[in-house]
Amino acid sequence: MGSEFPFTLADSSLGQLDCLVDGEPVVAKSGNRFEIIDPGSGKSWASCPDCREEDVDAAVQSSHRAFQSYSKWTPRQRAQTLLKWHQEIIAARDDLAKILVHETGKPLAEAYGEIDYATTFTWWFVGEAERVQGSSIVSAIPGRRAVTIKQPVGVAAALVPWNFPIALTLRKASAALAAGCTMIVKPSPETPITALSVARLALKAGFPPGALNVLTTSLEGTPRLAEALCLHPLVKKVTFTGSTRVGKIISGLCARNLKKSTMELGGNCPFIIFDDANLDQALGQLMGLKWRHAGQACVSSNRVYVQRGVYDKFVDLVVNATSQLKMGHGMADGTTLGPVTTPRSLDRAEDMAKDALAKGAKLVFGTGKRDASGSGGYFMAPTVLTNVTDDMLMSQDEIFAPLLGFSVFDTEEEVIQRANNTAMGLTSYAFTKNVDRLWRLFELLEAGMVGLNTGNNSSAEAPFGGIKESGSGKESGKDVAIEEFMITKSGTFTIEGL
Ligand SMILES: O=CCCC(=O)O
Repeated sequence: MGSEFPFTLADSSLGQLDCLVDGEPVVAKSGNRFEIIDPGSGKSWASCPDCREEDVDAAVQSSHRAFQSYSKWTPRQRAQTLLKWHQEIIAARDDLAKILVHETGKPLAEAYGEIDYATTFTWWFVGEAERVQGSSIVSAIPGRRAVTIKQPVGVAAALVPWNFPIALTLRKASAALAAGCTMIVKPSPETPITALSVARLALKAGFPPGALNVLTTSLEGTPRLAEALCLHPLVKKVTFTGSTRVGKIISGLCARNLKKSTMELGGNCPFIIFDDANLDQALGQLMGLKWRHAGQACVSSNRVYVQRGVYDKFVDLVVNATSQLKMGHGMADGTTLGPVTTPRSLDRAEDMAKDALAKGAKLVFGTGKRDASGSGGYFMAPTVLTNVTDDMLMSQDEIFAPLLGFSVFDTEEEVIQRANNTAMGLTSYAFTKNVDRLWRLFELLEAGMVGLNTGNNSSAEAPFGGIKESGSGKESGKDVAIEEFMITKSGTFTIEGL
């Protein structure tokens, strides 16, 4: 470990910071480690093994061995063990929340919120494990019948991002384990400890050694480790959440061997408010969505379009509510806006604000610049811009920072065209009390998910995933998510006497 843990853990086993392979703590073959930085202070507080491609084979072989027995467990055994895991995670909620704050920077209340969201996935896949079904088919050919069965695909690799590290580890791993797959998780370099913690709890819950392995690596090691996992012949499925740029690389690596993959990629999500919307409702939803984790969610509202009749009023409401946010370290009392997780996000946000201001946007709150108070943390005060146009960088790319811009629109037709005018298609949001318009928007907005009078449409029970360059495949939801980890096999029988 680098420096001392800055907090005490009720379960000291969660302070074991080596990789987890075959149920054992494992270090990198090189012996190297990398530092974990608290984004709220900019200081290192722990370290993890800096694995490279030479560390991959042992982890995959372990997961492959585990798969031989685990895939034969009955669905009920899997469901019961998932339930035990779910309970272990809930019991460790306080420890996990503190780790999350120190890895991601998010405020403590949001960390608890993420854990509660995360355990909706363990809970959901307890149920899904026993609901996998094939089908029977009467053939067009006399005396012939066909059936389909679903089988776990094999060892899966999960490449998990740093913005919701517990929720997204659990969304991927619960589906894989429910399906009968084993999994190797490669967490982001910023957030390895949450993944290690939940994997240790999986072992405690009764999953066999190797069912859930974790390999950690630094930012420099990430491309090589990810590539080795994607290309290993015994890895049969890759699930990735991250940027569209990296998703295209991962998808290309999987395509080389025609490997199954799920891609949850970037968004550029429009948030549309019509004149007839309930503005208090829209305000509450926008505040929750935009400032959650300092704007660092793929589903965050990236472009906010407000109809001309309520534009000034709505901007005022948002500026007033934003002025009540309290920026600070995630563990400090009353903090409602934490730092961003990486200094790269600050560079990007500053570039976007500068570009927007140069092209005519107006600064109505904040500075558009990183915090200069010298705290050492990666802070940027919430910034609100008006007069934002579609040619600005912040309208074209994912912002991933506490920077919010407003654009005005006049007609439904215009806003649908502008909302869809992007390569991305993750989620869109629209607020109106006109029920016909609501349905039209649902059908016409090009996105894998649409929030109608809500800014929160992520849930375990609904399929999560984008279209266009926002990805392919679904995580969560009935049938579709577990099927991402299964193959469908058909058997055809000739039956004499029929
Ligand atoms: O940032 C990506 C995932 C966030 C969510 O599950 O709502």
